[in-house]
Amino acid sequence: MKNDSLIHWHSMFMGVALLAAARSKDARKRNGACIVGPDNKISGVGYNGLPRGCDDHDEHYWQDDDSDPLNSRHSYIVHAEQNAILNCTSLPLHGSTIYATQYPCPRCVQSIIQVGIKRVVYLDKKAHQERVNAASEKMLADAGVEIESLQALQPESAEWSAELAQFIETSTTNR
Ligand SMILES: Nc1ccn([C@H]2C[C@H](O)[C@@H](COP(=O)(O)O)O2)c(=O)n1
Ligand SMILES: [Zn+2]
Repeated sequence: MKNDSLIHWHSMFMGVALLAAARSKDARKRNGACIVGPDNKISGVGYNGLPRGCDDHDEHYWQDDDSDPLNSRHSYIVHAEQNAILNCTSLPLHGSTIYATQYPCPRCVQSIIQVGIKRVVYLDKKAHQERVNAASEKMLADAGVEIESLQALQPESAEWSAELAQFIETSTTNR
């Protein structure tokens, strides 16, 4: 007998992004991203973290002094979207979609555009980063890359993803 109670593709891919995020060591925010080809095949997954070889236990990397690049976490962390692109196992990425747990920053948007990704689906958008988000939005629009919230695209998937995020958050201690 056939089982019709399955999740939507959007739920699956945002779910993969959320699972990847659970590997992040950033105590402030764990983000994940999943790149999918037009044939619904996953090409790459990533989460925010330090570059290979940089010790996660070195507190120097996690400092919050944005007035000094040497002492700012922002100089060191590779974003989830960037890692997903760098981790891709199948190329090219032209025409792909990236599922991201957070609205992509301008730096990631540059990479998204340059590798030919044509669509971004995101889960959360930080309202207080209005100007940064606007910069991302301008580049995406000019480059013809579609961006949409999972909530607008598929409300059931957004609800399911929020529940999954909550479940992951409460159940991720060295499992
Ligand atoms: N689209 C994004 C935005 C941020 N991140 C990472 C960078 C940090 O590790 C963390 C929190 O970011 P912040 O609010 O300090 O800029 O999330 C990412 O991976 N993707
Ligand atoms: Zn970014």
